[in-house]
Amino acid sequence: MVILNLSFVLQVLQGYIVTLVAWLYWSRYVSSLLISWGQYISSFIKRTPSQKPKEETGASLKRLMGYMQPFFWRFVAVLILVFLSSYGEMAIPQYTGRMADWIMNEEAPDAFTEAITIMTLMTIASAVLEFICDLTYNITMSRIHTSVQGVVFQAVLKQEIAFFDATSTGELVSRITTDTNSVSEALSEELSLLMWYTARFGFLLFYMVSQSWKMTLLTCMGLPIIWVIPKLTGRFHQTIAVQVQESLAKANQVATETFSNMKTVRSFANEDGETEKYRLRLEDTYALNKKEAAAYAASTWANSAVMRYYPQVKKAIGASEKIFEYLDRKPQVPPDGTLAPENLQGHIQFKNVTFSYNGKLNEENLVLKVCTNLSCPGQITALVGLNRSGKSTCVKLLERFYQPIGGEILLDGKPLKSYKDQYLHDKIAVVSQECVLFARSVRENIKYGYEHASDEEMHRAANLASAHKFIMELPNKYDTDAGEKGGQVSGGQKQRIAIARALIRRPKVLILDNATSDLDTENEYQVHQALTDQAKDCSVLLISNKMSVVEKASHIIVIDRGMVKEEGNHEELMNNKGLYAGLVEKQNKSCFRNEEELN
Ligand SMILES: Nc1ncnc2c1ncn2[C@@H]1O[C@H](COP(=O)(O)OP(=O)(O)OP(=O)(O)O)[C@@H](O)[C@H]1O
Repeated sequence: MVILNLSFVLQVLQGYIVTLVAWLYWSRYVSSLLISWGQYISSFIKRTPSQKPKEETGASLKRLMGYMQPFFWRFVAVLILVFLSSYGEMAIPQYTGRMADWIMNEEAPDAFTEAITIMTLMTIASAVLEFICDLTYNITMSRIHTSVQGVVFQAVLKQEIAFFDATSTGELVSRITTDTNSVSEALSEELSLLMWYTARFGFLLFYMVSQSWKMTLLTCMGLPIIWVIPKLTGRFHQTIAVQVQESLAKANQVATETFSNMKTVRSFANEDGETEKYRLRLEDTYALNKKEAAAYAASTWANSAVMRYYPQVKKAIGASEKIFEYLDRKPQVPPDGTLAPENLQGHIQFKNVTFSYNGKLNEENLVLKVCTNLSCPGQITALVGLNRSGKSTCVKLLERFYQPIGGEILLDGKPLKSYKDQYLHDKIAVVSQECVLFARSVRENIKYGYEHASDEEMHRAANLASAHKFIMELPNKYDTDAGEKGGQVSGGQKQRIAIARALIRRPKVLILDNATSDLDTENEYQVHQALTDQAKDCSVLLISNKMSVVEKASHIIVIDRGMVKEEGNHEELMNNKGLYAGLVEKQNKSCFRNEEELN
């Protein structure tokens, strides 16, 4: 009798414990889920249009959603799977209840087996559906991520050259990599949360109310308190995320700049200096990260793990605003022209062209004030002058990197801006002193932007540039890797490859801006000989600091502080005894001195 009574008491006690644990679990889970869902939905509904940051968040989110439209049907399939899986998940507590019934009431042994079987089947089915759903969802999201990244990259490439002058490479790389990653994650999580929370909330509420509306009410009572903290931390995260992105971009800038100028860093033995600079930038990021970590810890502490996504999503949407800055930025370039004549002579005229880099035309800021014929078909025209006199600026205007502020540049008598951009860059080829090669094969470098060219055309261009011979001696000939920034070949070889890259497109205007400065006398002579032959078919504009190179030009323009001071051929200018004669004399003297020193 005593044993029977003891067994009965134990069973009742067990029943109470199971019920209590189930209630605690149920209540914690339900409240966190309810809060998450409530917050998520309210973040959509409660947006006050007068508050700018919220408006921006909404707009960013709306635009992000735009990238998902092409995948509409895939999302429908995912949604169905989410509903089925949530149904299975939310039904489990009901069967946990049936197990408790069995413990309380041993007369119904079938209830236990039935509950366990259904629970097992539902758990497996729910897990399988969740797996398929996550797989489909993540693949789709990766696709969207790639397309967002591509769009941002394209938007950046379309910007005018002045934008690249003002924006650091590190910042650009950061936007395209780190920021797009954050945005894609935000996009992914926002939608995932919306689907899962809505589905789970729906089924959960249904089960809860069907069990007991009073318990439902009790469970919901704790909501307002824990509602506030993640909301505040979420807002803080959003602000700090922007600062973190900016600080990371600055650190990236130091790294990119250091690696791309490694030789300069080494030759000044400034590795420690750069390391310190990078460390200081990282310190700034670290300080911001600490604040971010505090906000994260507060939100995690305030609620269960389900809640942690909310501030993160807010943070990532903050990052997306930076990306949209680029996407929305209208490039300051005039609309593309329409002219693409079959026959181009290559006659370039600067008609009262004025230009300054900052848009101001006062004497202090003015860089160019030029009125002259810059190139004539079948001729080599040389542009000479002291450093900073504006020679390279003329070239940049010809390439349409910048727009003249006043006057007009004419190509074959028609405004330069009326030509198609692609056409113009095909017809005007520029080789500059700092010619950049890509970390690709020599073949790819020569055919850069002109991939359809045949190997014969490539060989012809390389021969003209005196490059074919040395390329054939490279380990893999034309397939040899030129290395990062052309680091696997010498300066002179790099210039010859760059000249071949310009010549392959048979340009009508060939501009050589100190392009042979790294060549030895023998190679320079060969290249110039080839260019003189080439000049029969096009106009060549030669910028060089070597007077021995310049003197062979049919026409020489002397430029000083942005203005044309003298024009003519070598003899005429020497007879003038002006600026040009002075430059030649200075160079002769320094050559003579060098020879004497050598002797
Ligand atoms: N991107 C730029 N932004 C602002 N100012 C610039 C920029 N590029 C050149 N300048 C300025 O414009 C002026 C003319 O420079 P430019 O490079 O055209 O001279 P250059 O005659 O080619 O000189 P060098 O012989 O040294 O190459 C200089 O004062 C230079 O500092």
